[in-house]
Parts: sequence; structure tokens; C-alpha cells
Amino acid sequence: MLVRFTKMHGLGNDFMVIDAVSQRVRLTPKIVRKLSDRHLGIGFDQLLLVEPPSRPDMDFRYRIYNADGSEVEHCGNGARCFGRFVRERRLTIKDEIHVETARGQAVLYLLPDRQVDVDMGAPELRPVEVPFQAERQAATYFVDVNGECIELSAVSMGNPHGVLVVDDVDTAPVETLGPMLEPHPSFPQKANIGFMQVVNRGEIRLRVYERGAGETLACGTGACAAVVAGRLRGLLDEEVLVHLPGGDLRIRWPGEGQSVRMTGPATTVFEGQIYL
Ligand SMILES: N[C@H](CCC[C@H](N)C(=O)O)C(=O)O
Repeated sequence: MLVRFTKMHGLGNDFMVIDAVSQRVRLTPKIVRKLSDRHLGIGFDQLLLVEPPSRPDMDFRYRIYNADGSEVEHCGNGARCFGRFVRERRLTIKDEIHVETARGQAVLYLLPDRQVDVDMGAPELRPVEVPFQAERQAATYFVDVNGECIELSAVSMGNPHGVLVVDDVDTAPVETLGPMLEPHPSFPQKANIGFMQVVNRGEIRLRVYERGAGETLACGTGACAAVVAGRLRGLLDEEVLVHLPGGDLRIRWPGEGQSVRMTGPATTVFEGQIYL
């Protein structure tokens, strides 16, 4: 089956985007893993599938697959690229686009300056909903990693995140602690692990070891989860500039029960077609 696709990225977090509205696509974890290979396939952190909605109040269904073939609940950088993609391919003429995700919905706003603003919905903090193994909800938890006691926050943006505060992201143990915390039994569905350095109450630096993809140049849901964690710990104000290795995102969170808003770029790199 010959399939058209578009290669895109959000601050270097890169995607293969497939229009499954106007073409038939059948994916398996094995096919996704083959496509994600940066030597033998297209190469990407995630594959984004654009499908017709299953709900009348939605414009599209938004499905996300990690490089390891796992289907996941949300992708923030991907949401911005999703909005840019459906507009550029004239799958919609709207500038406000409602998409359904595996665990909820997101609203994408295409801005005149070509940035995309996303209403990411409200974070989930109840441990059972993250999911995270804990007796009761708290701003931080302690988990044992090979005898070392690690303090972190547990936040879901639809997908699970563990967020640590570090003194300096440049020297943070992302390569060693990331792979040990991602599959940690405290996170029954694994987790994306964020390493956050607080610069001031309106600015952080962040690196993310992503579930199913490893460290990426940027993580949109990770940036949202980090700001939520920082606010829960009393370290951050409502609007935060998040510096990721691939660039900056602007995140706003008024507080519990409220939506997190994310604004940033979405870039189209090339079009292609491939036999699946
Ligand atoms: N690795 C994530 C999905 C992609 C999230 C990230 N690329 C973003 O921009 O939010 C997970 O397994 O939940």
C-alpha cells in the first residue's frame, strides 16, 4: 500500500504525519517501529495519524504512536503540527480545530504569526488517574531507584509524567536516571520523565526522557507537566517560558481544575510517500 506522509517537527521533536481521512492506512506496532528507524525507515519520535472523528462535536481524531510502536494518549508538540497539517492540506478551513484524543480532547488555535496555541485540557493529579502508585495525592512523592531516594511529582496530561527538580539541566542524570524511572513500577503504564531547572518564577529549563522514544529535543506534554509540578510546589507563577533543548514553549496554567495552555511553533520539513 503506497501511503503519502508529511515529515514535521515541533522544536525538533519530530513526527511522521499521515492523513488517514483521505487514504486507508493500517498500522501495527511492528510497522511503526520499522518506520521510526532513522537508518532503515523514515525516522521519527512519534507517528501522528489524522482520522475522521468518532464524535459529532469533534473535527478530527488524533492518534499518536511512539517510536517503539506503542500507541499513547497525547502529544503536545504533535498537536501543534496536527493543526498546521490539517490546515495546510485543506482538510479543514477552520483556525479553531477540535480534536479527540485517546483520553479526552484538545483545541488547537492557528495564530496569525504561524504559532499554534493549544488548550491541553486540565492535568490529572489523582494518583490512580496518572497512573502512579501512591496512597494519597501530594505535590511530590519519593521513589526508590536502586537504593537512591528520588523526589518527583506525578502528573498526567492524558499521558503520564514524572517531574524532578534539578540544579542544572546540563548536568542532570537524564541518560542514567531517565531509563530507570521510565519503566519504574511506581508508574504502572511507564512515564515520561522531566528534569526541570527553575531559573525564576516565570522561566524554567527542561529536558525530557520520553516514554517509548528516549530523550527528545522537546516534549510538549512534558513542558505542561513540568509547569504544573512547579506550581504545585510553589516555585512558579501562572505563565512560564519553558526552555527545551530544541527551543522555547510558552505555558500557562491558572491552577487546579483549569486547562493548561501551550503556545509554540510547528514546522513542515518535507512530503513523501512510502509503501507500507
Ligand atoms: N512519549 C509520550 C508521547 C509523546 C509526547 C511528546 N512528544 C509531546 O510533545 O508531548 C508518551 O509516551 O506519553
